[in-house]
Amino acid sequence: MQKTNNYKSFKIFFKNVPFRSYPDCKNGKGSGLKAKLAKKIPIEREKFLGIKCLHGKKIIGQISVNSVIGGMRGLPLLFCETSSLDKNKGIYYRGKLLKDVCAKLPRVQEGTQEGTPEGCFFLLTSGSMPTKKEAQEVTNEWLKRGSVPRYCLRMIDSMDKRVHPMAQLCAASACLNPQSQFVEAYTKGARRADYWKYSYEDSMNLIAMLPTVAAAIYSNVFRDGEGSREVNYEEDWSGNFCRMLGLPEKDFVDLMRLYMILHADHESGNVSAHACHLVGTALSDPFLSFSASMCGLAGPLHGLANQEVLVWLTKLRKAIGDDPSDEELKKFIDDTLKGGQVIPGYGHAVLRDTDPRFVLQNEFAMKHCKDDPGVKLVTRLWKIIPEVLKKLNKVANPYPNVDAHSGVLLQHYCLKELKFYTVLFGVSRALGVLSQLIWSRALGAPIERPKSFSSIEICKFINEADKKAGKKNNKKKC
Ligand SMILES: CC(=O)SCCNC(=O)CCNC(=O)[C@H](O)C(C)(C)COP(=O)(O)OP(=O)(O)OC[C@H]1O[C@@H](n2cnc3c(N)ncnc32)[C@H](O)[C@@H]1OP(=O)(O)O
Ligand SMILES: O=C([O-])CC(=O)C(=O)O
Repeated sequence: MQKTNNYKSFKIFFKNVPFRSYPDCKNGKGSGLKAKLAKKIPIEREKFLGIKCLHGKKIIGQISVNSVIGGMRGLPLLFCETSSLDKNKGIYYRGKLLKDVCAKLPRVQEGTQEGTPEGCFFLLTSGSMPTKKEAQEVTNEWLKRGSVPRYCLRMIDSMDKRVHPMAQLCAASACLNPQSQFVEAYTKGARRADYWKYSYEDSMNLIAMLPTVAAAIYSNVFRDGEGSREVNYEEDWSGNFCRMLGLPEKDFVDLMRLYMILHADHESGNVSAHACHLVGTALSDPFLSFSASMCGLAGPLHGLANQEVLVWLTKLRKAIGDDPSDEELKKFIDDTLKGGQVIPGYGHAVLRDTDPRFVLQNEFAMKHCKDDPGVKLVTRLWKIIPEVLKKLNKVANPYPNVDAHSGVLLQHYCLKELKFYTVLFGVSRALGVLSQLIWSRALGAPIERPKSFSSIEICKFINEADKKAGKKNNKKKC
């Protein structure tokens, strides 16, 4: 009874102060993704507030000393509407296994064998599988919003070629911040209830611009500035991107569609998603939040691993050739480990089996280029590397992750520049982290600010806990 009253007063508080339903979106009138969200968000917000108010004090996990000093591994700490990771089965987008998402997304362009990233964004954001028309509507929206302001292109053009493409992507997305409708609305005193609408507009604009931004970085660093920056309204988002990269071949565009779907989202605890969310909770705009996300993706233990895999494979092929024996491969792997390095593309903080994103890429490879020497090698290593890693008796997951496969496919279709690979990952990751960001604003996620402890404070805590447990004269005092 008490709880119900609290809930009522909570609702009244939010009704009167920051959250209200907005007349323009009531009943979700209109068409398209935004209208769908406008209908869904008030319902989800109500549910969310109900959970918070009625069940907010229930315990769902425990924090150990290892949690504090060990990267918060496995702690059930974060909220994520768009996707959920099962350690054995891999990622589910909105409750659907990735394999099924790939199979069911509508094929929009004529002759394509893959769904579109546009459809994937619709699914992640709205929670429902789009119809062909709904996926096409997202494509049309992104085409309309795709031209990049000149000052941003000028900034990209002025970059020294030695600046890593990922650093350029971080800079370019941050410099788009004057475009932010979120900033404008916030400055004018927009209601909290409406924040999501501006986050949505900024996210749609940013995603629409990313292929041109990424292609401009590519053409400057690797093609002496050659290449188009014009959006073609006949093509979809991936078709435009591939054409701007100078790689318009049909199968490559299909690979890109698949790649963009596979790399989009991996719940909210991974570095790129968490960075985006964290920065977004300070109400930094989506351009800045995405830039922070890309700074995280650029690390070798996260997204840069796809570049590292190719560096490692290139060294391997140079040392022992394209068709080495199993023994030669094992020795090369051992030597890498003895050199104190990790095997890039293997292991995962959560997954405990082969990453389904690896498997889906391998299925594409088997269909389109099974005789490619790089593909053959990666497929063989899938069996051999886990055997070696298991013998170390410390690697929690000896199996390949998504990054172990992408590079050889890109090489097959002549996208040879390794330093660009993580930018592709970043363009795709925008779909996931920005749909998460829209929902964070929709549900009024508060500023993130966990408590931290010094080692002295941790020891004090341990000693007090030991004392309480009755450990007298404990010689192993912390
Ligand atoms: C998109 C993505 O971000 S997917 C991940 C991409 N990153 C990579 O592929 C880089 C290679 N892999 C790794 O470095 C790790 O497996 C990570 C960062 C992905 C996960 O890290 P953790 O959760 O800490 O892994 P785990 O608990 O298995 O680590 C235990 C030990 O095994 C080692 N280990 C883990 N993976 C590997 C590997 N691929 N090769 C060699 N050793 C490894 C760790 O370095 C650690 O050793 P230590 O105790 O001497 O420090
Ligand atoms: O989930 C993780 O920690 C890393 C990962 O695979 C991703 O972000 O795609």
